[in-house]
Amino acid sequence: PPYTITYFAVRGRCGALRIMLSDQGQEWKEVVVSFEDWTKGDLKKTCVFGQLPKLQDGDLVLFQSNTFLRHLGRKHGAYGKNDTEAALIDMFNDGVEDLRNKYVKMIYQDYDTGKEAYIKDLPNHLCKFEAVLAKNKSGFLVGDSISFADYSLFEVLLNHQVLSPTCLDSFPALKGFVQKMSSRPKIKAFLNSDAYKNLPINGNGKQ
Ligand SMILES: N[C@@H](CCC(=O)N[C@@H](CS(=O)(=O)O)C(=O)NCC(=O)O)C(=O)O
Repeated sequence: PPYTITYFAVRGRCGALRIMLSDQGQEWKEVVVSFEDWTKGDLKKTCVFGQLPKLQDGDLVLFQSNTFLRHLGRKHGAYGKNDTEAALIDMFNDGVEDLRNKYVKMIYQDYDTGKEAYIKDLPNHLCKFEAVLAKNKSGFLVGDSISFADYSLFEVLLNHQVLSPTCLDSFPALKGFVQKMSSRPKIKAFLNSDAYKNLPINGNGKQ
């Protein structure tokens, strides 16, 4: 397969990517890096920003998880049907990134002391995506077909349902979106795979 993901043994910042690749019928190779090997520093020196994940697409070597999504969006027709839709897809993906960064900060920096407050504040962020999905009859964030931003929102919602299983209960559009995405045959199969289930969401074992 043309795609190779190099990353730690976590879903982390490749969660949405793997769901998107699966749904788009793509296969890929995984190169799993142990934290022990990573600390030796040799691989880190070869990474443009000194970090993983890395995505190879043939001879193209990319870093930055959202760059992967945009690249695949362009290649597989999941970036809107014109520049206007593409701009809106970028906007919502950036909004998902804001939520993801809040989640990652809580998970890695103040899970024990900050989890409850994070969950309490969560509706203030989820309501924004609820409003978007409630407005767009297609069931996707933008236009009438799936985009990379949908995969990113879907994956971040799955992670939040692990953190707080009831967090979508007062957001029917988000709940319906998760159900709709989860029932897409290739996504359903991937979410049921050992490859998916055997990876922890985050690198510190907290979820
Ligand atoms: N903006 C980058 C962030 C990548 C990043 O934070 N990588 C972490 C691992 S993870 O948080 O994505 O799991 C890393 O390489 N950490 C090791 C290091 O910085 O030496 C992206 O979106 O890909």
